[in-house]
Amino acid sequence: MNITVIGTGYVGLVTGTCFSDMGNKVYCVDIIEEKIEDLKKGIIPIYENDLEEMVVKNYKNGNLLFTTNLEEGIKNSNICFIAVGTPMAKDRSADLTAIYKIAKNLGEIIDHDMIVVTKSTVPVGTGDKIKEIIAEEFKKLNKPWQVHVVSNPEFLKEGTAVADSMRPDRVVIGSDDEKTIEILKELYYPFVKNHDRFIIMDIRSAEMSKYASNAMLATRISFMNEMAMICEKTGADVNKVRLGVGSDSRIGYSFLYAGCGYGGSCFPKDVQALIKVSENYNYTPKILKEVENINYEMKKILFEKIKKYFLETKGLKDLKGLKIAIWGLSFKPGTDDMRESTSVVLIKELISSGVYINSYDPKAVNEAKKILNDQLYKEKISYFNDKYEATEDCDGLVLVTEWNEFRSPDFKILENNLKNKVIFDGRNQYNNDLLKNLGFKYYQIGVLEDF
Ligand SMILES: NC(=O)c1ccc[n+]([C@@H]2O[C@H](COP(=O)([O-])OP(=O)(O)OC[C@H]3O[C@@H](n4cnc5c(N)ncnc54)[C@H](O)[C@@H]3O)[C@@H](O)[C@H]2O)c1
Ligand SMILES: O=c1ccn([C@@H]2O[C@H](COP(=O)(O)OP(=O)(O)O[C@H]3O[C@H](CO)[C@@H](O)[C@H](O)[C@H]3O)[C@@H](O)[C@H]2O)c(=O)[nH]1
Repeated sequence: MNITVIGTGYVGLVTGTCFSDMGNKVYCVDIIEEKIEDLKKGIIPIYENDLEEMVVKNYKNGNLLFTTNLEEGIKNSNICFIAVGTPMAKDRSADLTAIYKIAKNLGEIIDHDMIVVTKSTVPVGTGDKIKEIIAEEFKKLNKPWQVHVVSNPEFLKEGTAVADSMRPDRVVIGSDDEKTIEILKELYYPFVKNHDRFIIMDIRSAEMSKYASNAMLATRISFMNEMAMICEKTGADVNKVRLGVGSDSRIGYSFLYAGCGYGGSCFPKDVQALIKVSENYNYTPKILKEVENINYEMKKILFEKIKKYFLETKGLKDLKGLKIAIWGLSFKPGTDDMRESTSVVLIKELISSGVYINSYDPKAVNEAKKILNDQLYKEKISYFNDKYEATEDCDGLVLVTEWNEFRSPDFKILENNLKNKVIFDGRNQYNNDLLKNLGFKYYQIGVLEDF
């Protein structure tokens, strides 16, 4: 099939590349010229496992094309995917400016029958609005073509985006047109093979399924973080509680890891957008607001623990002049994405308290520099290429992102490098007993504190 994908971010680039890998001809369109020129040269704007190799292969064999010219893609395609960003607006709703601009452009450009698929995460009712905008343009220009607007939300996770797209748990298709549904099933068939994985519904329910999925996952995390707080007070260990809870087949183990808060470009903005949509329809969501409130508190918890240790255990009067090593900057392992990362909240709080930071991340340093670009931060953060070097002469180590290479560090090196044998772990990676035997003070999330 011939396909246009609008937007070459995490979703658009991965989706377009995966479609091209199955033998489709895909036009990837973006408004950023530099990005498109880089992609043609095989320079990938994001870090994502296996992506570079697939992009280069399919660009070379002519299945994957990059352009800033939407018209070029549309004239040569029958299906068009919208995969542009829907970031959080100032009022915390989803900003749909790019979506509606594209709908208008499509109305102007389309010159044959077309399936327009929304892959971006958009609030309920957006598909109807896209239909209206395209129809308005068609009316002005007296166009006879048929356009079917479909909702096909994306569920990929950063870090495993290619693997998730190649083998999705499900493909949700929101459409009321039988022929359109059959065409999309054919397109997705190589990815799902099993027809049970197609879930067909109306557009509004498909749009809502995406928000409900993310809200459910975010709720599980905030719920476990609340359990973690209760564990800390009562002397239970949330790591063990997770096993006790997750072993119930009705509950399952995934997304039950307590930690220093969820980040990324999706959960924070999508939970907020769902709250906003609900309020627009005069419904006040209760759970969703608490999910966000708990997450806000969790992002501050490492700072609170660090402060407590140095003030109460070490007897300092403040944190001024300390140097802290931070392992992991991205919002999760496997990605260079820094959006809504807990590391940013922590670094800002530490620096405001007069602390110097030595940081190490295997992939996210460039993105971190873009976000922490105020003079104050530039002066107080050092970025290292080696995780152990980053700990030299530091007053303590904090683990924020659980990259694999942090899982089994050489504690002897840490012991030699750190001025205090203390580790604050935002992702509960180490064995409590082992670290205690080695003489470390080890602070996790959801385990009784030993100050
Ligand atoms: N990142 C994820 O893991 C993920 C997963 C599932 C769904 N989503 C959703 O998918 C959508 C895209 O997310 P993303 O992370 O890929 O965004 P992104 O910010 O990484 O990429 C968006 C791209 O769209 C381009 N763009 C903006 N306006 C354009 C226009 N008019 N024409 C062409 N290109 C344009 C931008 O230049 C950018 O390259 C969002 O709605 C997001 O919520 C994201
Ligand atoms: O048990 C857990 C699982 C995750 N997290 C945190 O949650 C955040 C999000 O993680 P994850 O969901 O793995 O990453 P995303 O790439 O943001 O993916 C989510 O958001 C995407 C965008 O909508 C969806 O497509 C995915 O299905 C959904 O998992 C990260 O900060 C994680 O550290 C936890 O704290 N505890």
